Amino acid sequence: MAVEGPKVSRPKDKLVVEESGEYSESCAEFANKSACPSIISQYAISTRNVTNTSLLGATLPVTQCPDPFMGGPQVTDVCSASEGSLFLSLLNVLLVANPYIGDPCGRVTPIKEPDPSYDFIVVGAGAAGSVVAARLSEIDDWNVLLVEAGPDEPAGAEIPSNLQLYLGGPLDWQYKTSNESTACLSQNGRCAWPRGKNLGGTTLHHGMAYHRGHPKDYDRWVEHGAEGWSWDEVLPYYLKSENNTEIGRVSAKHHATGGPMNVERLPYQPPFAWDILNAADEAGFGVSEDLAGDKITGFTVAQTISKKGVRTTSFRSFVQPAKDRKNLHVVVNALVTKVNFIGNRAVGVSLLMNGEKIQVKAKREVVLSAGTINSPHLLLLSGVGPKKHLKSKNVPVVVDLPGVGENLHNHQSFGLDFFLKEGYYPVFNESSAEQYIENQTGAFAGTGLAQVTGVMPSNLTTPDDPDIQIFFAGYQAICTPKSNIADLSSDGKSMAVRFTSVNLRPTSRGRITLNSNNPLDPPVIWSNDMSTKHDRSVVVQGLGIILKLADTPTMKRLGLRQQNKVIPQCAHHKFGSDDYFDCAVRWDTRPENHQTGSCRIGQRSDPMAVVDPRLKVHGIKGLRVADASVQPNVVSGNPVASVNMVGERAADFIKQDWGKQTS
Ligand SMILES: Cc1cc2nc3c(=O)[nH]c(=O)nc-3n(C[C@H](O)[C@H](O)[C@H](O)COP(=O)(O)OP(=O)(O)OC[C@H]3O[C@@H](n4cnc5c(N)ncnc54)[C@H](O)[C@@H]3O)c2cc1C
Repeated sequence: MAVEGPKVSRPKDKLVVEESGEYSESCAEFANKSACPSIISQYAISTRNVTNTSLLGATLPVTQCPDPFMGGPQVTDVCSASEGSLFLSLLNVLLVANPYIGDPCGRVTPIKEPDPSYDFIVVGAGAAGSVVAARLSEIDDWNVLLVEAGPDEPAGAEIPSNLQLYLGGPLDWQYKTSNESTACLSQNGRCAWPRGKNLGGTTLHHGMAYHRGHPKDYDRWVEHGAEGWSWDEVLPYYLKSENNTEIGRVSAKHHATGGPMNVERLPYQPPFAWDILNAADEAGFGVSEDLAGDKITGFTVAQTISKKGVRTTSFRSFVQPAKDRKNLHVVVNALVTKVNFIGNRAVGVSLLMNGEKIQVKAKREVVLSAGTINSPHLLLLSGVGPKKHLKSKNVPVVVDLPGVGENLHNHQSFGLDFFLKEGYYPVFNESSAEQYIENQTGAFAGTGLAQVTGVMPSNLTTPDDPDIQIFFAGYQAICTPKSNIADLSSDGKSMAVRFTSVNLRPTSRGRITLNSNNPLDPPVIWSNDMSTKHDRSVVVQGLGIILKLADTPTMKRLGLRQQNKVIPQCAHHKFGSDDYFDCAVRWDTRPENHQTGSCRIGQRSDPMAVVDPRLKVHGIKGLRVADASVQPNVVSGNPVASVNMVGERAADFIKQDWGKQTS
């Protein structure tokens, strides 16, 4: 039966969305017949008024394949209808079908059920796990299973400006810390810690900023017993992953081409991004072309992990190109509940899939890449952790390892919100959508001000070891979300922006423990953020940098005016004084999302070390951890590239230990 609605026709190799008509037959041409019902159902929402959108007339190239990926959540599931349901429906279809964005024919086909055994099982398809699985499957005579608890990546999340839009729903573990006495007090001592639960892990949701910290970070790792992890030893692994498309603007001395992960500057920055750099120059903070280059302090428009204006998750960068390898299986919506042991050797995992409990054997090794919260959680559930705690939760002890879940830390921050003289307008609009669909440029191809950043030293460090980062938010082309992630509020009259001061070297340490021995129960997360004077002081000094930026001729010309309200519990201090901020950072704490350290590297003689420098779990055979949790200290900058680097190193350690050549 024909369905009334906008017509999708196909002249030559393009789809064109026309104003009206019947589109059931054109739909048959779209990709294949099985794709049609879902396309029709997208359009069916919009049969009432089909004339009013600039997306009508948008064109897109067509690819054909037997089983195109069209999975959700769809844009219409995550955006409220305030931008118009017709517009959102059309946008969704055009995103899903676009080979550069939704890439419906380029996806990995997950297997329906894993084989009984594999050489290697990698748990978690995030920043590190994607790298480990892709690299191990380069060895033809090994077979590899990559297990992911969540589903494939929805098309809408590949738009850079949709950063964070899909958090708060089914693609988010939705963790919250508890019992904080020095952080998130305005939220009753519970900080929200979103984490991605999908192929790509948290790299489907993050800001994509490419940074590596700086050499002193790695000196500190070595001091903690991470022998072999000095800057000179890790740098080749950053370069191995990288395909930098801006060599020339950034230096070939620091960057590489030819790796699987594209690094670029996003095609779009709002003009205010450049105003910030002018202000930084006026304030004497300096501008750097590349904070991962020679000049590690100053302000910049950061490079991002993206390709021609489209997000590329670690899964998309590393695993998707390997999709035709017969020796790499990917399984989705499969929760690993436990590592299985015979004695102290890991021999496989138990997982929950389609309501069924399945056991899969690992002939060589299991690699946990489930992230800073879930890797220690899995170790504890499996009997690897502090003996007393495990016994108290009725978990049989395999190895007494007191460091599991300890040393948990994160970058911590506090934001100052401002209004500008510029009148308010929605950055998410139809012409931006149309431009993005056509050629992946315009406001959708940027992250607003999130791509602008500055790194500076506080007075507690030295200039070659900076410890403050300034982040920005605003001008993000994002729909009105159904979840409450958009917390930067406008008064509807003026544009609103946020400048955030981040402590890059937290000394506060928290921990992860079991709530119960039920793997479906989230762990207890206690961040203990902002518990040291040092940590608060670094954030407060960063706020001083922000206030200097705000006081520059450029910012005055733009009419920047602060909009933060006095926090009642801190009102006994003079508003804006250091004492006021020392109080305020505990109430309106903004945890960054750079959780690290809960399974840290260290020597066997160190009782709190969880893995050795080759990432093998102490006291266990056949089990490694490779993700952000192994880093002894979070790097002084955006961490994801450092997590990819851990994945690269893990794969090489494994290849070397099993007598294979490394590339
Ligand atoms: C909003 C936000 C913005 C960010 N912005 C940036 C940025 O701009 N730049 C930057 O460098 N960093 C950024 N980060 C941080 C960065 O994304 C993380 O540091 C990085 O993704 C951590 O990598 P990981 O491999 O340790 O974990 P993840 O990437 O989270 O991967 C872990 C994977 O394991 C899966 N998993 C967990 N448990 C199980 C289980 N039991 N069974 C099966 N699978 C499981 C998860 O579902 C997930 O897919 C941001 C983070 C957030 C949340």
